[in-house]
Parts: sequence; structure tokens; C-alpha cells
Amino acid sequence: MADRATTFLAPAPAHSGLAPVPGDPGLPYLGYALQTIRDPVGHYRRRYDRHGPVSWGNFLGRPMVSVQGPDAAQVVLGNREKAFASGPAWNFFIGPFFERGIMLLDFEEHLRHRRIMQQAFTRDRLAAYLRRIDAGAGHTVADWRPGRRRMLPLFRRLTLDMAIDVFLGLELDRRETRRVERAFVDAVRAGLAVVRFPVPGLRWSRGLRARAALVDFFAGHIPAKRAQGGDDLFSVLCAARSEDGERFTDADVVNHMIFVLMAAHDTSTIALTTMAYYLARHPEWQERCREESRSLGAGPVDSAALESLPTLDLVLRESLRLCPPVPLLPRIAVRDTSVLGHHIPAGTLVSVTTFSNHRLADYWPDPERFDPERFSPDRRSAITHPYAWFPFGGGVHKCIGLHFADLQVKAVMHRLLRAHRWSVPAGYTWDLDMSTLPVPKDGLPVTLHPYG
Ligand code: HEM
Repeated sequence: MADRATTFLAPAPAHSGLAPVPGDPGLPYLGYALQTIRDPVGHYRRRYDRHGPVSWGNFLGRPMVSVQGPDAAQVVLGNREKAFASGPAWNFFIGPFFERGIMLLDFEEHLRHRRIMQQAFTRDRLAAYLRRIDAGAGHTVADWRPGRRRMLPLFRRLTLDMAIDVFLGLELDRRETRRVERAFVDAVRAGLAVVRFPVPGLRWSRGLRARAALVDFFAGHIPAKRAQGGDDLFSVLCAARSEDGERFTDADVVNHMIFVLMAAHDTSTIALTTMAYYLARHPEWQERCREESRSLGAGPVDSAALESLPTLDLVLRESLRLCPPVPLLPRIAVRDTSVLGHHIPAGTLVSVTTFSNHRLADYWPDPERFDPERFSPDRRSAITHPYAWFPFGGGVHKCIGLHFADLQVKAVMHRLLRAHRWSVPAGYTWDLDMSTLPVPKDGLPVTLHPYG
């Protein structure tokens, strides 16, 4: 496409010393949505080269400023001046489907809810969740049939089954499990629908139906959860109290459960699929990881045991660098503000793009290369900026489940490495569908060979 003329988002206030944000609107209505979906890395790299770290383009009918590079990411996510809100921005993408999830709350209210929710992610709680995860992963992974298998749906089912066990603590039959799974997929997919109003049969309207089904599902189980207690996340959220004694209402519990399940399910699935992809393409790394898992033995794992798998840790970090499961973190400026000397008017949608940040050559030598050693103790010191690598975000909305995710992904991978070898044909590279969160279009077909 021919270069469009540079235009400016809005004039900077006189005598402010600020510059206007450069860019151009792109196509009518769509703006740069298609480029963002088809080739986010290429698209944002071209924009960075042309306009620098702060630029604008339209996105599904409204202007969106994209900030790139760790300094700009730190200004927006660190949000020291409380100039950016998460709720109204995420609301644009997923609001009707994940209403009042914690990421959609801001400032004082967010802090209040986060303090209560934090009770579900203490060290002791995580240890209890890990025991359940490890037991489930061990059986499921060992039962995967050898031969040609698509890893994305296998991981998706596994993480959903785990979520139902660890988060819900409910015995669901197969049909109900699949119904919940379908509702989640529909709700998540609706977020990036191009047609953003309900037309029967299209994504938006399926998303709304899915939300209603999930509300009924969770609300129906609350009385029993409040009465019985338990160590699953659902029971913990029903019982949790902040230090000041505050607790969640029934509506809060429903909203947070729907949101947390979504936040946990797809992101961990993508992290696992990405690791499986790179380990299939780099069998020498797969072998290194397997050696450590073999040394650890077949017994149950706790967090200390998982810490004794340093190679797996390097592979996880590098996988999250190359394919961060949440590729774009949106915010709305709640008042006039600035990013790296650029004027951002109140009401502007601003997005921090993890995908392109993680591949900036200024911060990552040979950025396209799978090189887990860049995170090794010897070389880690070269990663100097706290926002050079931020797959879990930053600031007050930083992922509350990051330790959970770390334990879950490593426990599953440890079991998989002990049960199977897997491979892809020479020269295979995946093609990512970026229309919601990044997933391989073909589901990542591999050949599983039983091991041991
Ligand atoms: C590899 C897996 C994961 C990745 C890469 C990931 C990534 C992220 C990111 C980037 C954010 C911040 C979004 C923003 O600032 O706009 C976030 C927030 C969040 N994540 Fe995760 N996440 C993962 C797993 C999980 C898991 C397993 C859970 C729950 C058990 C979880 C629960 C949440 C919640 C509740 C928030 C919102 C926090 C808040 O707004 O205060 N995530 N996650």
C-alpha cells in the first residue's frame, strides 16, 4: 500500500512544549484493524520506523494511539499521574461480555477489589492449586494418544478441565463442561468482532448469549459455594475478605469468576502452545528440558521442585517474549496528558503493543531468533529496562495470576516432557491468527511419540 500523508491526531496546546501525535487514519471505519490482525509485528515496525514510538491510526471507527518501546510502555502502564484508565479501554473490546471484571475497574474501586481478590492468590492458596493441577495434568497428558495431534485444542481442553477443577471445584458432566467451554470461546471471540452490534448468528450476538449463559451458570452455584466453602477459587472468592473486612457481593463473585476464567484459560493455553511449537522446532532444547524433568522424577511437584527446572524457565520466558498471549494492552486517557513529549488529549484510546515491543532490535539482539539463553543469569543483565519484557503487563493491573500461570505451565510441560517426544516436519513454521489472542491457524499439528 502506498504511504499515506502524515496527519496529526490533535494540535498540541500552545506553549506546552509538546508535539502532536503523528500518524494517519488508514481506511474508513476499519482504519488499520486488518493490518493489526494480519501482521502486527510488520505493521507496528513500519509505524515505529516512520513515526517513532508514539503514533496514531484509526481502529474500528475510532482513533487509537499506539505506543512502542519500553519508555513509552512504562509511562502508560506505570501510570504515575493516574492519567490512563483501563476499564473504559477494555470495555471497548470486551466490555459487554466481561462486565465489571477486575481489569475493567479503575483507581480506588480497582484497588478495593484487587485487595480482596489477592486473598485467592497467596502462597498457600497457590500451593493448594498446584497440587490439583499436577494431579490432573499427570493423568491427562499420559493419556494423549501418540500420532498426529493438534496441540492447541489439546491444551485448550486441558486448561479448561483444570480451570473447572481448580477454579470452580465442581463435578460437571462432559456436556456441561463443553457448554461452558463454548460460552467462553464465544465471549472471547466477540471482543474483536468487526460488526460491533448484535446481528443474529454473528460474533457479537453469540458473545452476548454466551455472557448470559455464564451469569446463570455461576449465579446458580453461589449459594452452595457460600455455604460449603472449599479451596477452589470460586469458594475462596465467596469467602475472601480484605484486611478491612470487605467482601464481594454475589454479583461481584459472578463478574470476577467469568473474567478470571477467561484471563486464565486462553493465556495459559497460548503459552503452552507457544512452548510446544518452539520445542518442536528446536529438539535440542526439548531434550535439555526433558533431561531436567527426568532428573526431577515422576513424583508430585511443588513450587520448589518446579524451580529446579531452569531450562524450562528460560524456554517459558523466551516463548512469552516471542508470542505474548495478550498482544495489546489498551487504556483511555482520562484527562489531557503526554507520552514522551507527545500531547494525548483526554478521551484518546491508547494501546501498548507487547508483541512489537518484545521484538524491538534496540533492546533485543537478533529479535526474531528463538534464543532462550538471552534470559540466562550470564546474559540477563543485558535486559536493562523493566518494560523491555512485560508479557504480564505492569503497574496496578499487572497480571494477578502470573505466579499461578508460571506454576501451571511448568507443571503441564514437565508432565508432557516425561510422557512424550513431539516433532514437526522440517521447515514447518506456524501461521498465527491474530483476530483475538494469537493462536496458530492450523492448531499446531505435531507428531507425538510416546516416551519412557
Ligand atoms: C501466561 C499466562 C498469562 C499471561 C501472559 C497473562 C497476561 C496478563 C496481562 C498482560 C494482564 C494485564 C492487562 C492490562 O494491563 O491491560 C493480565 C491481567 C490479569 N490476569 Fe493474566 N495472564 C496470564 C495468566 C493468568 C492467569 C492464570 C490468571 C488467573 C489465575 C490471570 C488473571 C489475570 C487477572 C485477574 C488480570 C487483571 C488484573 C487487574 O486488572 O488487576 N492471568 N494478565
